[in-house]
Amino acid sequence: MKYLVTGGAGYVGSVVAAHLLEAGHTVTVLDDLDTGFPQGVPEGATFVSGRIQDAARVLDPSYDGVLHFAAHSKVGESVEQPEKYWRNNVGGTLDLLAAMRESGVRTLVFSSTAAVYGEPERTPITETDPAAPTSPYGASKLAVDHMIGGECRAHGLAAASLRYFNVAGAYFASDGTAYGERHDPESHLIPLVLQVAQGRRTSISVYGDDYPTADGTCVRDYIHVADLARAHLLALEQATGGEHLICNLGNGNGFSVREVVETVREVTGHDVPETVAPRRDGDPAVLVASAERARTALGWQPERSGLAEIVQDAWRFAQHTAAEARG
Ligand SMILES: O=c1ccn([C@@H]2O[C@H](COP(=O)(O)OP(=O)(O)O[C@H]3O[C@H](CO)[C@@H](O)[C@H](O)[C@H]3O)[C@@H](O)[C@H]2O)c(=O)[nH]1
Repeated sequence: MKYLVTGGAGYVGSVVAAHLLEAGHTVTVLDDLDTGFPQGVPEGATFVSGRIQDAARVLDPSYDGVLHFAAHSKVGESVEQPEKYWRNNVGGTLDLLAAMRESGVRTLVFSSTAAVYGEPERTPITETDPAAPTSPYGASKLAVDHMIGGECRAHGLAAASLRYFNVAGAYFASDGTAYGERHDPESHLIPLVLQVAQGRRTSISVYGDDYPTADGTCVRDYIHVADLARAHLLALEQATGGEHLICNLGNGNGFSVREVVETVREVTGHDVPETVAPRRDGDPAVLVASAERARTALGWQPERSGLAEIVQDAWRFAQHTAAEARG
């Protein structure tokens, strides 16, 4: 099969593109390499430099589907520059849907997010729980989920919106390429804690220890990027014309910030000093997915659901990139 992967040079997009290639598919990556830290286009993919709006010049009836990752994804930035999020994430996807309609490409898997739920009323979160995003980023992703639903009903699109919880870990492809998480500047918990273990930072700031959780720190559902990637291939297989599958992707297990820091100490054997800092605006206390629908609708089972396994792979990647930087 032949697929277009928008944002296929980013963290999640590149891992999914690598999985598609390993499964024998033909892949075109469309990416503007504007994320600050592109991960690289997997070997074997055709690369087209461009924005989502350029999908119209790439798509033709030879494509079997689109996997859509290209988006702005910084919660804080979206609060300061909401128009950027509406224009790119929502406007860009509107153009992509039009390009798909015009070229007769009728299957789509979209990268949605747990951020659509906002501050959840209960956990684990199911797909039928109220969606009340607390940032323009989450709102833009929810708007796209709605747009896709309309496209399925009106024009018979076969689609899945996969709502990711906290994606983490790294993927080491059979050709030896390492794919992992790095942003510049880095703001995600696991890469930051690993930088402390590497001696690149002096300590990790724990954003709040007075949340109503067992140890007072925020609880998140960390999902291994390779498990997440496999769910995309299953979603492509399950996609049915006229139907829009909305599916959470998490393990259904929550780990606190302190548990993450402790796991990094255990996995790396390094000291990780921590300091308590004020709460970060907009952080819900607990975000844990119900993984039930992913199991039943996709037949998905995580293979690396333990926090230690996720941190081990992220650590291997951090050491790999440090070695690369040293040359
Ligand atoms: O230096 C740090 C960085 C993070 N945290 C905490 O660690 C947890 C995880 O934070 P982070 O890695 O930034 O992820 P989230 O803010 O949970 O957001 C991720 O997961 C969301 C879905 O759950 C997605 O929508 C977002 O795009 C994605 O960044 C949160 O409780 C943070 O408060 C710290 O205590 N110190």
